[in-house]
This record gives sequence, C-alpha cells and structure tokens, in this order.
Amino acid sequence: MKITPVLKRRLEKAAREAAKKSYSPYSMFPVGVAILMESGKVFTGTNVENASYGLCNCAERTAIFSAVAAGERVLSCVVVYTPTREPTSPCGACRQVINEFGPKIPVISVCDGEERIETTLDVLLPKAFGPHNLAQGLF
Ligand SMILES: O=c1ccn([C@H]2C[C@H](O)[C@@H](CO)O2)c(=O)[nH]1
Ligand SMILES: [Zn+2]
Repeated sequence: MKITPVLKRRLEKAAREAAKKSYSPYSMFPVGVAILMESGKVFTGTNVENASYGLCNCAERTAIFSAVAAGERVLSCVVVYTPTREPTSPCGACRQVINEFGPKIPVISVCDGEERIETTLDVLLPKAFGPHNLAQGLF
C-alpha cells in the first residue's frame, strides 16, 4: 500500500488523537499510534499501563493486536506520536512485533517539536529473528 502525503497526515492525526486515550498514570508518558494495513484500513492504539508495572502494554502493540484481532495480517506503515520535544522510536519488543507483520515497512515518529524520524523497520531491527527462521527446520 503506497503511503501518500495525505495518508501520512491522516495517520499522524489519528496517532495524536489516540494518545488522548492513554492509560499511563505511572509513567505519565502517553503514546498514540496509528497503523495502516495493506487493506487500507487504519487502526489505532495507545499505551495501557498496570499497577503491576511489568504488564504495561505499548501503544504500538495495542494497535497491532487490535488489527490482528479484526482479521488483518499485513502492515503497511506505523506512525507513533508522543507529546514530547523529540520523537520516540518503538521499543525493542514492539520492533519485534512489527517485524512479524511488516518486516520492511516505514516507521514514522512525530512529536510536538519540529523533529521527526522517518525510517523503516529493517533499519530499526536489522537481522531480525522472524517467521523465516522457524520455517527452515533445525538442520
Ligand atoms: O514507543 C513507545 C515507548 C513507550 N511506550 C509506553 C510504555 C509505557 O507505558 C510508557 C513509558 O515507557 O510508554 C509506548 O507505548 N511506546
Ligand atoms: Zn513498545
């Protein structure tokens, strides 16, 4: 799915909106994500924290899991928004989950400042472990 400038702006807006739903009373670090699927559908997610800190779920994974739960499998683009001066890249766990459904896709991070990061998942997670590793058998 081609990411046009119009589509990019739509995803950024959706990511900013999604951050407003963040449940992050412990970190006070709200994150909003919008993802575009190959089907053209857009899903959003936000981070959901827990009093048992280790159970906190990132915005990226919330969005991807809800897309998969809706029957979607192929990611085309991930946009992350944080209300910070500098953009935030997805954490390692989320990079791994993005890899499962979109190994080379654009990953865009935006914030309240001018700076933005526009990169791709294979740059963020080089030589990734993925489905192909399991498919080749043990020997
Ligand atoms: O890319 C990121 C980085 C962090 N978080 C969340 C996890 C936790 O709730 C809070 C602080 O790490 O931000 C995300 O949702 N996405
Ligand atoms: Zn994460």
